Amino acid sequence: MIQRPNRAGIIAALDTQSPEQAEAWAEALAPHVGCLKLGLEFFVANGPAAVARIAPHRPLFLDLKFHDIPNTVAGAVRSACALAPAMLTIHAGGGPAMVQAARRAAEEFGPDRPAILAVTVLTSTDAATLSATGVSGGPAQQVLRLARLALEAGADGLVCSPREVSLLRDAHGTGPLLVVPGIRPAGSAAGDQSRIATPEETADAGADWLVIGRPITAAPDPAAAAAAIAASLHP
Ligand SMILES: O=C(O)c1cc(=O)[nH]c(=O)n1[C@@H]1O[C@H](COP(=O)(O)O)[C@@H](O)[C@H]1O
Repeated sequence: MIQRPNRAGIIAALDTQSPEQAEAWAEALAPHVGCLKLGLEFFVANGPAAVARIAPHRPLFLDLKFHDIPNTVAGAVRSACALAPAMLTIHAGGGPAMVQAARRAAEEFGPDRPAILAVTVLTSTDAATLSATGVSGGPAQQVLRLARLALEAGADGLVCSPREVSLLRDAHGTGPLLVVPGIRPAGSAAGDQSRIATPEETADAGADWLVIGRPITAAPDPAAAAAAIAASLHP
């Protein structure tokens, strides 16, 4: 299983349809980040074979956010494990049996299996959006509820926003891997993200990994942007 960084490490989100672009980013960013994330945009466009082009550069986070019946998720996890990612995502909202099925399927791949990360409440979701889905009590309460469910069912870690990191550390200690998107260096555009904070704030709160996409990939010089964020975390 992937090593936990000393202070928050950077995961660069390579959100693109283009395998050439993803590979160019992977090459340029590898010296500055600990992990590379491929998500639905890349995977749906290019399929599993293209994942192999990115894998040599850095450990891979395969972010396909599985959410289905337990048997289907177990099968999807097996298929994903064949690509040897370091981490993969499922939705905690799929419930305990689904999370358990994902963990068991991953365990078939032995000690080098990927970490199973349960996505709690998406970082783009604000209180009003959450309430529109029928969930009362606000994002923090729902993150805590889903985190407990997922960890009890065998998730190795959680995906949450910067706003819930210290709450989760208080509730669950240092055990779970906390992987945190919604990272915005001061002055960068929030875009569709709602629950955000800076890299330094998120690292100070106790995140293990910071997932950063557009603040790096949309910068005029992505490698320089990643280097600057890394320097701000490890001055
Ligand atoms: O699972 C994720 O990685 C994820 C969960 C979440 O709640 N919010 C979230 O933004 N992400 C991913 O993190 C990345 C954030 O990208 P930027 O908003 O461009 O920094 C995207 O690839 C999202 O798919």
